[in-house]
Amino acid sequence: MHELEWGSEHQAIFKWLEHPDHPSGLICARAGTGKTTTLVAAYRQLRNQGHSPLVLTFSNSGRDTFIKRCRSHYPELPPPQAYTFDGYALRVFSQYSGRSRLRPRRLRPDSLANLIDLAMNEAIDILNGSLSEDELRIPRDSQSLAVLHQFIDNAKVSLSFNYPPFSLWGELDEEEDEYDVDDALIHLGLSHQRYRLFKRYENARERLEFLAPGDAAFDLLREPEIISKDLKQLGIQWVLVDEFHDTKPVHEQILRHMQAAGIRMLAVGDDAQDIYEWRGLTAFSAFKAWEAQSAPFGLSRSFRFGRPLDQIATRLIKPLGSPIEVRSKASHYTRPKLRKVVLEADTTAILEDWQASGRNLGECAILVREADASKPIEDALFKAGISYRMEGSRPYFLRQAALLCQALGYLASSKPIVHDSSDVDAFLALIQSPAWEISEEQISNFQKELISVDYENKPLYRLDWLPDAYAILKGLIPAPMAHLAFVRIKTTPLPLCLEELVDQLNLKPLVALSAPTARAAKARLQLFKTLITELGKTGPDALAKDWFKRRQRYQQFNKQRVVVSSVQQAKGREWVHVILPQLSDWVLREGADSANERRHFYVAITRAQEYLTLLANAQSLAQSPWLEEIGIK
Ligand SMILES: Nc1ncnc2c1ncn2[C@@H]1O[C@H](COP(=O)(O)OP(=O)(O)OP(=O)(O)O)[C@@H](O)[C@H]1O
Repeated sequence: MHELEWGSEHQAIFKWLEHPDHPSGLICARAGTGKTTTLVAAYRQLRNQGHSPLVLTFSNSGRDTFIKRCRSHYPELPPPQAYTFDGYALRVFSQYSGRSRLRPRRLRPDSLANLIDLAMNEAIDILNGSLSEDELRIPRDSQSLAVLHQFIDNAKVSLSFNYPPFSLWGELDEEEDEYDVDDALIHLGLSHQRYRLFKRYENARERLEFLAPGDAAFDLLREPEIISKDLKQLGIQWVLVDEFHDTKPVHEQILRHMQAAGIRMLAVGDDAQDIYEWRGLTAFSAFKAWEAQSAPFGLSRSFRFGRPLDQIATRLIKPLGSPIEVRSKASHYTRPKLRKVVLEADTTAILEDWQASGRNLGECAILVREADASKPIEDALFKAGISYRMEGSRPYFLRQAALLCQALGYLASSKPIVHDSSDVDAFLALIQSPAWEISEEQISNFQKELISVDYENKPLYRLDWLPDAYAILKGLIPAPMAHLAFVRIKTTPLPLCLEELVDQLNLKPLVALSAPTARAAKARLQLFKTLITELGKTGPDALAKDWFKRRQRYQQFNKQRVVVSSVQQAKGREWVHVILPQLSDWVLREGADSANERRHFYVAITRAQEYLTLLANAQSLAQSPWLEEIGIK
């Protein structure tokens, strides 16, 4: 572990911790400037001053990074009380209310009810306005809101992901492409008004989800008095907040309750790393909310990467409107290398060169725009025999889309063989499809039969029971479905009936609904489609064998493993060599969502310490004018 240097900017922060003149301090600084490291040092100082600060983060990986840094820089300190906002809320509940959650999530705290109702009622008004006179109006009550929420989820899937123009939303700018939308709507026989209505719903739903994702932090606001009770009990006077740019309104309310209880706060973040704009509350900025009442601090130099990456990052985020530049302090260079390739997913040659020069693959990370877009990369690595580790998600052949394919393959297979726990997971994934009409209770009974836990609470899978479970399932599903699944599939060539089977079993909504964003849902559906095609081509037995081999290889321990991660999961992390393949998955040009894309790209490129390699084909280069503008050639 290298020595830490403390300059005048750090000293100002440490001094303030001794004599705080405001209830809160805010450090807004760019990537790699040592925000987390400084927060860890602040933690140590406060402990030395006799406090036991509470540490709050937005993500699990943020919390883990804080704890790890603390342990490596200051091993003498006791482990910090560090939680995500949700984790903190759950702990408080179990401590003071004897339950892990509060009442149903649709009962909202008053402080947020207005915001949510505003969005939903607006949507109801638009819907009512669009109905003809003899149609029933939707009343403005909480039950209707719940029903509406459901409706929007269904509409979102059936409209946005199955049919154009909704399947093109990501690419369509409403103003510019009005004509295309109109054209497509006429073709589909849908009214333009319905499209607008649906879009409003979509916004309302995302807004609702952003505020009330059913998380524990949200529930905690219903009983704010237990927050102060907890802080008092633990003797906490300071709260340290990492990843402040990700702070949602819900978290912000929790911090306000803490402040009202007399707690001081030091928060760190980078407003250019706010990549959650899609959630609907674009206007919310935790920095803006706290700016006026907080002592402002800055850290102006990045320790992580060298020139010219700092200048490139500055040019990239300049149009976002914040005056803070990215400046490097590092003595080494970090010069991005653009490799023109035919296959954007093939990182093999780069990694082989890296290994040949005596370096460890564990120093490298491959970052993809969406986790569900990792399949081509994983395929290339598998083919080349290079070990990898997925960060923050499972490898593609263990994700829900693959599990569903696996279960379909199982149904179609002539000699079903149960391989391992993923077969159980595949079965459970399949029966959750709305088309099977299996009750929650039945699903949970299946779950209990198939998975129990040992004395250490580790899951025990009962593989021998799985064929019976399929037999029971046969008796549970509606007859036409049984016919489809168990008779037809055996008599029709697989590729011909697969698509139909997927539709009949309503599997697409199942896949799409679990995605957090429309963009992620598209990537997930694309993955599902690719896997279904593979299943049709390869056949269930061969595919099961291939995935089994992949699972075995993935589970083998190997120190030399390259990390594969989505940009979101890579936040707060760093690697000596970062590889950005598949530039065609990015939209590196001005357009509807360009600010969000700039932030994502900024997070991605600033994870590199010494080497940054980008892989692009001729087409994605032509479609990425930003690269040249910011100085990556
Ligand atoms: N005061 C310091 N002296 C020396 N090295 C430092 C110092 N502060 C941070 N570093 C090093 O710089 C790198 C980036 O630090 P850190 O992760 O804390 O930055 P950050 O601002 O939180 O980054 P990000 O915004 O990307 O999460 C780490 O390798 C860390 O060890």
